[in-house]
Amino acid sequence: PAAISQQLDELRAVINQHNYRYYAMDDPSVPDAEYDRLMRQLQAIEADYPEAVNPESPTQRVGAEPLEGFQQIQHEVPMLSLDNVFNSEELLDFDRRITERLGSDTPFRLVCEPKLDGAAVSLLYRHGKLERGATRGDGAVGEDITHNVRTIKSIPLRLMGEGYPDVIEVRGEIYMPKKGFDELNERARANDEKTFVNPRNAAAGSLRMLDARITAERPLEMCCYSVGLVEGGDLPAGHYAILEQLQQWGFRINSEMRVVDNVQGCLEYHDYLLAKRSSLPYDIDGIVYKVDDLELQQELGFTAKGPRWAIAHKFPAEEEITK
Ligand SMILES: Cc1ccc2cc(C(N)=O)cc(O)c2n1
Repeated sequence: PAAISQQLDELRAVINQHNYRYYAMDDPSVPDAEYDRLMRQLQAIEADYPEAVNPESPTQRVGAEPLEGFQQIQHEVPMLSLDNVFNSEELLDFDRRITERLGSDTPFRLVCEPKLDGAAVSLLYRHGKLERGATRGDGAVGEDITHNVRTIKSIPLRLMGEGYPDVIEVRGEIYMPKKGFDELNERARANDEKTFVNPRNAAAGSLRMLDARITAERPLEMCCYSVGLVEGGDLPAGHYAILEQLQQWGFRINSEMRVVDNVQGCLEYHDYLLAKRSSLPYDIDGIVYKVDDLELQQELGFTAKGPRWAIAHKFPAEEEITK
């Protein structure tokens, strides 16, 4: 009935907006109890009208049957890894190589972000709907994990707002916050099940479940960090502006991300983030610096080891605090 589908559309839009505020903006618009009431209301109406359920409904996050196996996915735009530096001297070399290439009369801003210690993911959206999720794999071929990424609430099933390209591939890191990791291991110990060594293994392992109902129980989150394939639309001309645009479309970006004017700013950011590392709610294994201007990125291009316009500044491994 038209009245019911109208009511369902409105209810879904309200719930999607609450999800956006909670997961992308980290700024809830309603108390949890109100959110839960709305979800129960939606589930009740959909139960009465199963023919009115659509895959983008916020109730459709957990698949039914486990898969037999994983399909392979070819990354049209390869997912590259980053070259590493381990100290300030090597970071200054990275900066010098760029300056030499661009010319010392071409200043360039850099985007600094924590390097989350999780598992990389590629999300493909077509006409605003999540079409498929894939692991990085070897950068060229990954595994289809759509059924599992759909269970992660910080991954939108449907883009918010408008003006997004017909096809956009959003890349990011799926991670397990320290608190969720500790609780998962407590439950595992209590049930005599295997525990995970660290949050990165826990995140990667949770994504490789054939049964999405298990993944749905895991405290996974996602921060996006770049865009791959784009068709039928265009994006801002700066990396940071693209990430802010992705936030408007429903994605979470890392709150510690900063733009600095030069490599001196990177060194200051490094000291700031290293001092803050142990108090962050998630594991990081360093910092990623990227040249902000996309035209300069194009001009700099790639080497076999990765983009010339990006580098990972690795932190020393955090001593494993045995519990
Ligand atoms: C291009 C690229 C590749 C891997 C990345 C990985 C991370 C990360 N682990 O947070 C962040 C980035 O901005 C990345 N950027």
